[in-house]
Amino acid sequence: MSMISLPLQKEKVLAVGLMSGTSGDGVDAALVEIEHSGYETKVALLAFETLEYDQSLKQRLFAACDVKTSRVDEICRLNVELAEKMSEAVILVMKDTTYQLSDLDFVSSHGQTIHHLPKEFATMQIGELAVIAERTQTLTVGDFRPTDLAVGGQGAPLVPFVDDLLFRSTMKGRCLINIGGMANLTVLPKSLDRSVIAFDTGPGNVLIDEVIRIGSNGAKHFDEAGNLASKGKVNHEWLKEILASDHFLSKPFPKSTGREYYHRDMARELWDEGEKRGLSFADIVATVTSYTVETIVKTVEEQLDSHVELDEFYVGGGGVHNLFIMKQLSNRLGRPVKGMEALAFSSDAKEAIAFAVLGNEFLKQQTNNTPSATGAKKKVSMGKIAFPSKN
Ligand SMILES: Nc1ncnc2c1ncn2[C@@H]1O[C@H](COP(=O)(O)OP(=O)(O)OP(=O)(O)O)[C@@H](O)[C@H]1O
Ligand SMILES: CC(=O)N[C@H]1[C@@H]2OC[C@@H](O2)[C@@H](O)[C@@H]1O[C@H](C)C(=O)O
Repeated sequence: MSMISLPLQKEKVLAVGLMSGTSGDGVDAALVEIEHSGYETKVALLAFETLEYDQSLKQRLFAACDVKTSRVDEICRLNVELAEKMSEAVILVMKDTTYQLSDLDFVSSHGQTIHHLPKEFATMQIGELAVIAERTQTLTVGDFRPTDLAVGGQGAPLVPFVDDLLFRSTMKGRCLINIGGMANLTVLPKSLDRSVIAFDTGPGNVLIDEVIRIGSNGAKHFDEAGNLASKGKVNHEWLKEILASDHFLSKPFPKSTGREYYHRDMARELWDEGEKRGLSFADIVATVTSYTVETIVKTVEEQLDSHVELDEFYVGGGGVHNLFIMKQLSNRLGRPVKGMEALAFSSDAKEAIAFAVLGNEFLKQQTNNTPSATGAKKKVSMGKIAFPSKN
């Protein structure tokens, strides 16, 4: 076995970042070149691919996340099966490039969140690192969250660390919003003396996707471009009630959430209530989509506007493709709302790139959590490592 010296001494590295998010739709793989570290970091995206999970894997995954249906043997199996998928995603993203697996310095994987209990300082991401290292014959890092939880943090969100390195501006107060399964935001104040603020705002696409599945009898899994929501009419009275009953919304930050709170049963209850009120499929989708929008807007207005100047908003994650969300956010916030592309960055690849950057910091033995975002008592270097056999 050839020895890998740590900390990683190379100034410029080639890496694959893997993200498998809470929407449970598949694995995103970003092939990147990263130069330097810390505030000097420069990242170039060379290729990006998503490897979709098939329907049966998605169903097994959702079952494993739900306390009512989860089984330890399935979690054990999925830990390896998902790692095989993650390894395939690495091979896929390299495929049409001029690079070989042997050119890679490392793979950095978020893992698939199975359960997240920040109050109990516990979280579980699966996708066995040893399997990825072996299949790709590449040094593999991952499982970042437990280190932050071990020092009293929520173990989430982690991407704000990278947002701060790459997108801070001294001219404008920026708010970066990620709308994936859940939605979270990062506030980058223009004054460098002020800390980054970041936390989860609530549901992203998770409830919308589930309502679409129910309404289409499983034929559709998301509202393409927000088309159905755009055809519907928001029921404002019901929306007000939904928002009033959401206790996560009024919780002070730092805070994080997941499928444990915004789960399938909640979507089912929303669907049943919508039907009881005589609403059409489109009206239910419009109202549930506005729930996501309003949780973000209320959070900005009630928890942020009074103490930090926010001039512009940038959206990343799958929600950027939902035009209903983008239009409503822009109308309601009254400030420019753009996709990450406006910052010359890929909205879709953002999180996968971020995990490559977190891996780079870890391998250079730098700290890579954001205590002001996670609530951790101190800065730590998050990550774990698996070596390939190289035979
Ligand atoms: N063309 C589209 N139109 C509308 N919505 C879309 C489109 N493409 C993706 N989405 C939405 O984005 C979701 C996936 O987003 P993303 O990949 O950012 O989530 P994730 O990374 O799994 O979640 P998280 O960031 O919470 O971990 C899909 O489930 C879907 O709801
Ligand atoms: C425990 C977990 O997987 N949390 C995710 C989830 O998806 C969005 C939001 O909730 C965020 O807190 C986090 O992911 C991103 C990548 C983060 O840590 O920044």
